[in-house]
Amino acid sequence: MKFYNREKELHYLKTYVQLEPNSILFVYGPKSSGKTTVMLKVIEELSKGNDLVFFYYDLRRHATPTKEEFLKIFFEKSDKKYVLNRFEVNLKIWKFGVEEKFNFDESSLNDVFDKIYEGIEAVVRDGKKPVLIIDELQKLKNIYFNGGKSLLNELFNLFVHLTKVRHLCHVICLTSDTLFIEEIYRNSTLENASKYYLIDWLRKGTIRNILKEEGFSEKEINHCLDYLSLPYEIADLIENKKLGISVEETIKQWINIEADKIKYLIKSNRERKKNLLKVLSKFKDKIKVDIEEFEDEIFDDVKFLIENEILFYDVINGIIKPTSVKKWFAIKNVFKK
Ligand SMILES: Nc1ncnc2c1ncn2[C@@H]1O[C@H](COP(=O)(O)OP(=O)(O)OP(=O)(O)O)[C@@H](O)[C@H]1O
Repeated sequence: MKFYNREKELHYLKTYVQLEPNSILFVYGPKSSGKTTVMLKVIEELSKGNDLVFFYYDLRRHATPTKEEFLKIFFEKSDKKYVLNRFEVNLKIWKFGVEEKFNFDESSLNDVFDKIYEGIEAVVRDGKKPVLIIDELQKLKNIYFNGGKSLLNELFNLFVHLTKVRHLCHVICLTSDTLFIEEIYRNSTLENASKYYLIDWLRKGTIRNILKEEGFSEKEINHCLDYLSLPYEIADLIENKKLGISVEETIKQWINIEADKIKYLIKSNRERKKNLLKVLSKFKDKIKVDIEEFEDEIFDDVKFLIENEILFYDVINGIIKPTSVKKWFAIKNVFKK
């Protein structure tokens, strides 16, 4: 698969993981903006050096993991403290090792965290730098250990200790759930212990260059620039072009599909209809709306549209916008007579 330019983001993340760990990094952004793809590219490019050991846990594939599943995802039975889990041409991903006799069923959260520590300390002893990455961390939200301890809350304590206190290991958490980022932002454990990095829509200049490279005409490019924002849209356009569907047709289809989805969501939530339309109407003439512009009585409806991936909340910058530019046109379409 082709990787489209994300130079600025790659540079930031590649530099970040090579600096001394001081805080937890939360990478967030609109749905499908390419957070995972960029992160995997970072791992791929830096795996070559053999100096960094990446523990990358992908929770995207799991619905909402149970405690048992979490343990299976994070650990592997081995006589080593850390083991190679995935090895592709340039991609090396590691897992924490636990001895054969380690009993997950009877283990407390402390036992489990000890194993994470042992793995990380073993990497450091080997003269390497561990980097712990969790993709869609919010999926661990409902896991509780003995004594009713919330795994996620305890993990945050562990992460603060690993980064800010002991500078042992980088911790990077990816999420497209911005309501979760909002909770984190207000979590006192993480105050002064976390950083945020936005992987946003592609910039217009980048889109122009990619389309040019892909052989699109100047007329096609100019048309696309008004509507494109996400990397996968480019792949879709290219494929459709090969299938004989023009750029204009594809974009028109996209907007119709998105508009139908929004209309359906409104229809199936009749009791919210008035408020949903009130929220969406703020986007009739502008693409970004300041959070302050939403009255308290419609804030639950704003949240509802965020949960349904129509809107994206950039909590750090205090703005709300559609999850993509095509979604913005779809919203405007809903109001067309
Ligand atoms: N730089 C890129 N070059 C080419 N394709 C990309 C790029 N970034 C993302 N994509 C494609 O876009 C789609 C979504 O990307 P990805 O899963 O990385 O996004 P995400 O932000 O992690 O998604 P989610 O919001 O679901 O967590 C994938 O099909 C991926 O292959």
